[in-house]
Order: sequence, then structure tokens, then C-alpha cells
Amino acid sequence: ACEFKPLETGIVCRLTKPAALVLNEQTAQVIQAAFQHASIPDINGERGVRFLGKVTYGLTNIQISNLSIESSEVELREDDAINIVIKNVSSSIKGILNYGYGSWFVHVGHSIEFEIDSSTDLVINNKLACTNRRVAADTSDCYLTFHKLQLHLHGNKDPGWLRQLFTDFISFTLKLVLKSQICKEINYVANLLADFIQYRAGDFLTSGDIGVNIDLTSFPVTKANYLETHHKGLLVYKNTTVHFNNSVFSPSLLTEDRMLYFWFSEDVLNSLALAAFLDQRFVLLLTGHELKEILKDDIESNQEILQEIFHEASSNSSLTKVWSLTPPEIRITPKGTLVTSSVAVQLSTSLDEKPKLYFETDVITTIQASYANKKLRLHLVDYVVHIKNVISSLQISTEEDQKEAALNQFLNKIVSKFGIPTVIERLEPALTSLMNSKGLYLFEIINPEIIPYQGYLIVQMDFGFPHHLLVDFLKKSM
Ligand SMILES: CCc1cc(Oc2ccnc(N(Cc3cccc(OC(F)(F)C(F)F)c3)C[C@@H](O)C(F)(F)F)n2)ccc1Cl
Repeated sequence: ACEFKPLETGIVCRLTKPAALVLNEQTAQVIQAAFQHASIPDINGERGVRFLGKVTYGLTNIQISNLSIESSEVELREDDAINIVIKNVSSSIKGILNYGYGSWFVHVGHSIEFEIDSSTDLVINNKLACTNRRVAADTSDCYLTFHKLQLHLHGNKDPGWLRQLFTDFISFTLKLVLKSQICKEINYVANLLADFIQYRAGDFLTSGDIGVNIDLTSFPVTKANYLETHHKGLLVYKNTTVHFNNSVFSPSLLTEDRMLYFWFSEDVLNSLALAAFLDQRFVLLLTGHELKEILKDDIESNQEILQEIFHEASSNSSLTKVWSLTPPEIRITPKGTLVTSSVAVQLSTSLDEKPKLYFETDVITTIQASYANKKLRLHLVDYVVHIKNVISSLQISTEEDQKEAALNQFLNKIVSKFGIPTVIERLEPALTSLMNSKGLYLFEIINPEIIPYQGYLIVQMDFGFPHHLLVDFLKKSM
């Protein structure tokens, strides 16, 4: 089950009433799939009928077709369930009606095709439950109210007594069977969707050996205006779960006017940065040409040093390597995400030789993120650069004692004006394509906001649910 430990929650998701209304537009698809997928078992029985003695009957090959749904409403009930009322589900039920009667010495048997025009209302009280720390849908509270079950028998053999038998008795059994099968299907589809969201969520938060454990840390919350799930958000790296204790979530941190909210504790982002570092993802290799491209606009810093670097960069085996020396530390503040990192830069003309230039730099950058036109954008709000441990064999004519200061100043300028922007310019498309590879582009995300607070980040958005998304999913998985 899900024992509740407040400190363990790293991610909270909230789906508000407006989102439920948008998702409700897909209810008809879901019900359609449930009815279509339902397999109605044969119904057999026997009954004493006046003058005819014992009559045995059986409905076989029962198929539901031409489903249409008039409307569906959804209502979230505080600490209870998602109440879904579906009006006027009309369908035609076809099959073969076999019946036989007579006594021990003579037995008459017939089979006749039947078609039933049915119309029913459906009420489903979907309780979000928790099974093995995963969201489960409990739709056991499900019932059908038939307001039409019109029998049509094909062919001229339409014995009145049979119609009477159907009306009085068979239809009762048929309603029971339809209800149990349809509600069973609805439960199946609801859990299929819950599993699907969780699978895609887990996949969304996975890249190679880096993943995030999104097990539930409490029962899903159902309030009048929103649904909410609390997740561990623990880093999983090479199948090892990395524990940390998160900043504490409280419901008041999220509002209810947007459709979808995600609350991320800074520990979640910090641990992802750690994993990316361990996975050696913070390594940037630049060819001589790329380095020249980056520095070509520099007109104000020390031109002599710049020329010297250009000269080194021109040799076609020139290689500049930039890598993190320590895991970047992520702190989230209202001004933006503070990234503190210590980076090494090495410029060499070939891998074996002593580097022409090596230096380390401690960088603190304040970054704000936004998402527009299906692209993640990172905005540099502030930065502090400190150069250290410079080793250089560049031929620079400056006087010996000025040389170090000049080089330091030059490097500080280069890292600030060109180094940090280059890293950001490469990080943006890398993160965007990572999210797109997970299917993010499939969703129509409307006006997403990424808002930093002290110790946590809130991502809030509206969304349009692409019609085909669910249809394709149901076709594929049912
Ligand atoms: C990828 C988003 C995400 C999902 C997580 O896990 C789950 C598991 C089960 N349910 C949810 N819900 C939130 C959610 C996830 C993905 C899409 C989504 O929106 C939507 F699919 F609904 C809509 F876009 F179509 C909602 C749902 C859960 O919060 C709720 F609402 F059921 F309580 N999240 C955990 C973390 C993160 Cl970042």
C-alpha cells in the first residue's frame, strides 16, 4: 500500500477541475472502447411457460455495435471519487436467440436472429487508489440504468409468448450481464490509462542510466477542485536509488486556476545534476574551428592573447575540452535556479602533448527557464566567474609580471561573455530534444510557466488533449 512519509515527497502533480473537464471530452472514446471490447457471454436459461411446458432458451454470439453517447459530466467529490455521469449510451445488441420447448417425447427447437435497441445511462464513481505505490483506478462503484431495451426478432416467426418471456425474464438477465461486463471493461480501461500515464511519466523522467522513482508516497488526493498525487522523485542511477530528504510540500503551494501543476523539490533537480555529472554528460569538446566561431566576435579583450589562441586553434588537430570537476550544485531561489559549478578548460593542439592552455573556473549562474514554441529556453539572469589554476605555454609578449594578470582578466572575460552562453546554447536543444524524444511534443501545452521558489520549482500549464492521442492508444492497447 502507501504509508505516508511527508519528507519523502520530491514531486507533486495536481490535475485541476478544468483539466478534468478537458479530459472528460475523451470520456466518450473511453466508453466506446469499453463497450466495443466487452465480450458478452452466452445467456442460457429455462422457464416454465403455460401450455408449452418447459422452455429452454439461449442468447449466443452477442455483439454490441453502433454505439453513440449523448453527453458526459465529471464532478470531483472531496475525499471520495471522480463522479462521471454518462447520459444516453445507445447501442444495438445483436445475436442469435435459440429456444426450444416440448415434453420428453417431442422437442421443438428454433433459432432466430435478434437485435435489441438499447439505451442506458452510466454512472461511474472512480476512486483513485494506490496499489504497490502506483495510482490505481477503483471503478467498482459503477452502474447502468437502462431506459430502453427494445427487442426485434428477425423473420416472421415471432411468437408472442417468446417476446413476453424476453420482456419479463431474459431482459433482466441481459441487463445484469451487460452491467457486469461493461463495468468490468471500464475498470480495465481506467487502469490501463493509469498505468499508461505512470509508464510514460517514468519514461519521461528517464534518460539512459538516469531515472527518477515516481512511486507514490501517499494515497492520491481527490478534492472538489483537483486531483493530486505525491511522488518520491528519488534519483535512480544505474538501478541504484539515491536517497535524500526533500523540502516539504504543502497543498497551499499550488493554486487551482491552471490545469496541470508539477511541484519539484530542488533536491530532485540537484540529484539529476549529480547523476548527469556521474554519467559524464557535462563534457564539451570543441574543434579549433568551433572555438574560433565562438570567439570571433570578441573585440574588446586582449587581442594579443586572442590572436595566440586563434593561432593554436587554427592547427587542425586543435581540441578544446570543457568539463565539470564537481557535480553542479542546484539551489532554487525566487530569482532563478542557482547553478554552482567548477569547470576545467583545456586547449591542446593534440591529445598527447602538454596543453597550450589549462585553467579552472568556479562559476555561479542564476538561470530562469521558460518553454515556448515547443522549445525549452534557459535565460542567464546573473553570473559570477572566478578563474584559477591557470597553466599556459602560450607565447605572450606581455611583461612577465603582467602576464598572469592579463591572462586571468582575459579568461574571465571569455568565460563570462562566451563560455557560459555557449554551454547554455547547447544545453537548451539537448534538453528540448530529450523531452521531445519522450513524446512531449504530442501534447498541446498552453502557456506553460516555470516558476522558481525557495527550495522548489513549480511548472504549471494548461493543455489541449489531442483527440488522436487517446484513440490511437485505445486502438493499440485494446
Ligand atoms: C511526467 C509528469 C509526471 C508524472 C508523474 O507521475 C504520475 C503518475 C500518475 N499520475 C500522474 N498524474 C500527473 C500527470 C502526469 C502526466 C500527464 C498528466 O496529464 C494528463 F495526462 F492527465 C493530461 F495531460 F492528459 C498528468 C495524474 C495524477 O496527478 C492524478 F491527476 F491522477 F492525480 N502523474 C510523476 C512526476 C511527473 Cl514530472
